[in-house]
Amino acid sequence: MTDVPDRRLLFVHAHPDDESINNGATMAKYAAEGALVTLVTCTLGEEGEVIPAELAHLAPDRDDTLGPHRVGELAAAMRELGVTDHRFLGGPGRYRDSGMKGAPQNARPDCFWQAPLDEAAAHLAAVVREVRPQVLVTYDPDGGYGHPDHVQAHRVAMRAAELAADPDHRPGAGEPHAVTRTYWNCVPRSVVERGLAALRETDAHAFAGIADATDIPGVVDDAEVAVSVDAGTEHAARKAAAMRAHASQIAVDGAFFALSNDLGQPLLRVEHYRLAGEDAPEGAPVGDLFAPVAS
Ligand SMILES: CC(=O)N[C@H]1[C@@H](O[C@@H]2[C@H](O)[C@H](O)[C@@H](O)[C@H](O)[C@H]2O)O[C@H](CO)[C@@H](O)[C@@H]1O
Ligand SMILES: [Zn+2]
Repeated sequence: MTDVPDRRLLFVHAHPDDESINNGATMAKYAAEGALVTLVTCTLGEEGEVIPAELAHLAPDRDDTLGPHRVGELAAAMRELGVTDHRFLGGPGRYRDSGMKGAPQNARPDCFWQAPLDEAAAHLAAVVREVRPQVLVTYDPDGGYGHPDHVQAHRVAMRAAELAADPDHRPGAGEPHAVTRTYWNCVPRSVVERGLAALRETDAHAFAGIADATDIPGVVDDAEVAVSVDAGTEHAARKAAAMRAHASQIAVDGAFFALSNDLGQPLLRVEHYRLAGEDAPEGAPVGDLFAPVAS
């Protein structure tokens, strides 16, 4: 029986690249400290826009091979972060990328947005009962920016935590397990505004434009932040390298990055979390996802 690390975290994301953008430095930090970091990605990102011209043939309306390509990008990103436990919800390709909100792909019967909630959540509950994490991290109810796969990932993660803890859910299929703490990704408004101001002051950036604060997912009032993980320079560098590994989706330029919309935004070294479904904490943010939070 191999030793199971005392500290275990489960990150649930919609597409390959979300984990590095939202939690790359956090994942690298805890992995380096010997915690078990498990990532579950719900789709292969088959419907993404492709940035590099030389990869344009992968697009869903061309070869439709972006999904398998992004599996490789994600594996490279995990190597950069030192994360060894990574899974796709229900197995690779079980749920297809649903496309942006309002896209015709939202109606595909095989897409994640159309997945029956308890079916998808049961796949994830099995991972929760196996890994038995104290900490679960996912998106807020809006998925950060309303993307159907992000909204669905939130719903599936929250439902899976319920099912995993319920002794009446699939008795005999793993001991029930209650996650100790669930967090939602967020970004404090002051951090976004400082980062965008820094980008506006830099003439030398590589992007066509600069994002607006309303383009950044999960922006909250500073007081809503319960935990701010400053993983340090080394792990921030690993985050940037992991984001570069997602080259079909992300362009990185120093302390900034852009998605295929080519709108620059800050590449955050400190990553922020709010308590799921709870009011703002009383005190200042703590620095550790396992630490007590005065709520
Ligand atoms: C970060 C993230 O969630 N990316 C998703 C998103 O990608 C956006 C989409 O391609 C949009 O059309 C672009 O304008 C935008 O720049 C992209 O970030 O949606 C994709 C399709 O569902 C998804 O594959 C990608 O991972
Ligand atoms: Zn995404």
